[in-house]
Amino acid sequence: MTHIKIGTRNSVLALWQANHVGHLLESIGFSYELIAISTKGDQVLDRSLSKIGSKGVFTEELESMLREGSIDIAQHSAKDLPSHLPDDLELIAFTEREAAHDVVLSLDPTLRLNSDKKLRIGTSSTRRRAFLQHLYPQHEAVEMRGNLQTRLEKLKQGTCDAMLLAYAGVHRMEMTSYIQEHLDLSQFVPAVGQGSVAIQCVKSLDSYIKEQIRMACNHLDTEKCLLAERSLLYQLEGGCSVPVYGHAQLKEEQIQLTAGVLSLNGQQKLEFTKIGTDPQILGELLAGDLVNSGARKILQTIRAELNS
Ligand SMILES: NCc1[nH]cc(CCC(=O)O)c1CC(=O)O
Repeated sequence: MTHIKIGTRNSVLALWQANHVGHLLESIGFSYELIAISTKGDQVLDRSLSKIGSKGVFTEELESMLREGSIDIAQHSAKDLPSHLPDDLELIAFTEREAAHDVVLSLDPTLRLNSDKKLRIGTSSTRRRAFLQHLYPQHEAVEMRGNLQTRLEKLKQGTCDAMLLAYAGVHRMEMTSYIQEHLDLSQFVPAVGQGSVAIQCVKSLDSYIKEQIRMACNHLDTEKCLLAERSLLYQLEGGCSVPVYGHAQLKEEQIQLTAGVLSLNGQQKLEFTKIGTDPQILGELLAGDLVNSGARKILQTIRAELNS
C-alpha cells in the first residue's frame, strides 16, 4: 500500500485540512500520516504579517522538508501561498473550494458593519483592513494575529467588538455560531485562493504517485479558478500581505475573474472583471488592465508604507 507523509502546519485549522487531504487519499486506497510543524508565521505573533517578511512565512519550512524527503507532500491554505514558488517544486492539486467569502464574527447578534456606531474590528489582513476602511470608514481596524482559536479568545476578552475572517476557516473550526454577517463576495472580494487547499510536492516525485494524488484531491473547476487568480497575483507580485485580491468563478464554461488593488487606507481602489477561457491568459490580461490604470503606483506606495 502507498503511504504518504503529509507535511502541515500544526494549527488546528491546518491539521483539519491535512486530515481532509488524508481522507481523500484514503479514498483511493493510500494510507497517510501527518508531520506537523510550527512555522515562523505561527511563532512570531507580536508583529503584523506584512512586517515579518511577508513572502513564505507559512510555507518555507515545509518546502525544505519536501526537498529533504522527510515529507512527500505539503498541504497549504492556497491563500497563504506566495505567487512566486521555487522552480524545483510544484502544486499538483487544489481541493474543491468551499464558500470563499469573508464573515463578521461577534458575540453581539445585533452587530452590523453598516451601523453608525464606531466599532473596533479585528483583522490581520491588509486586504480586509483596506476593504473595511473603503466600505465602512466609521470603524477602527484592530490588529489581530494568531490562529482562529486565539482570535476567538481575544474576541471573548473584548479586544475588539467583531472580527473579519474567511468563512472557510470558521466553518472548518465549527465556529459558525459566532457569524453575525456574511459579506458579499462581489463587494468584499476574497483573497486569491481563499477557501481551497493546495498540495505541493517536489517536481521529481514519482509520476504515478503524483497522478494518483491529483486524481484523489484535485477539483478541476476549482483548479481553473485558482490558476486564473494565481496568474494575476504572479503578474502583480502580490503576496498575502498586500491588498491585491482576486476571485474567479465559473460561468457556464467560462471563467469570470474579478480582481483589484486597494490602497492601505482604502481610499484608492482599482477593480476589474473579465471573462475568459484560459486561466493563465485571463490573469495576465486582468493584471494588465490594473497596471494600465495605475496599480503599480498604488503598490509602490503600499510597500513603502509597510516597510516604514
Ligand atoms: N491567513 C490565515 C488563513 N489561511 C487560510 C484561512 C482560512 C481558510 C481558507 O481561506 O482556506 C485563514 C484564516 C482567515 O483568513 O480567516
